[in-house]
Amino acid sequence: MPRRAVPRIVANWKMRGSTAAIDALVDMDRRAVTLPVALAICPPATLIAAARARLAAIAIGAQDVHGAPDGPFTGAISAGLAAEAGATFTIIGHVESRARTHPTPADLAAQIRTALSAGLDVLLCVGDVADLLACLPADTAFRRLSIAYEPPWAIGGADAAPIATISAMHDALRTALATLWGDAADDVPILYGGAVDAGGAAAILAAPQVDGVLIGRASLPAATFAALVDAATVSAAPLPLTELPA
Ligand SMILES: O=C(COP(=O)(O)O)[C@@H](O)CO
Repeated sequence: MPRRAVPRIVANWKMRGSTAAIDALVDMDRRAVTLPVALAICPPATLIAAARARLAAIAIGAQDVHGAPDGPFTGAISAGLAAEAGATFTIIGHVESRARTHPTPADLAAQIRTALSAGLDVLLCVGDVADLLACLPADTAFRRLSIAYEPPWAIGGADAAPIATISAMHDALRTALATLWGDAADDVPILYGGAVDAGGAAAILAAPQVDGVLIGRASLPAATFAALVDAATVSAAPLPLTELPA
């Protein structure tokens, strides 16, 4: 399948960040419209509204949402609450969230459906093909779904997975999606996440079948993120310059 025109760079801040960290992205937000990549951040839930208020071109996502639309779930946030705060998408199934909440595949499927129903796009994190197939239905090709291949052994580690491993796994995930959903699988972006940094982002994004990257540590502070975005966009085709927003 052809490479997507605009690779996605998604920053997962995890339990880090501040309003100051959002303010530090304002320059990047102004540049974002000229970049040949799509930028997004997933700050902690308490910062979603502030991010939405300060940033225009950078998309804002939640890090996780509950599988129920509402209810007695102290400490959790619903997809509707995340959307109301300004998120347009949510991560689901990140390995660090799974370690806290131990979702079953059925729980993850419920999270996906509830998020989509609330109007959020979904970025589903999986560690392998079996993980992917366990929580997607065969009868419904979800629109507004992206996948992130996140090998648990690479998250928080020194090195990203080897490019050959990333390519092979992205191929396998694409094939599994095509077996499930036919041609509709072509519309599902597949990102890579795990120890992506400025030194490795361009090579990962250049690999076949890689439609973007999901970044943890290297997404903060803003200067580190900017270095990564610059490195990632060096080999991408430049877009025509447009006037920067005031
Ligand atoms: O969890 C992720 C990896 O974190 P790193 O700090 O980049 O290893 C990442 O995929 C974002 O979710």
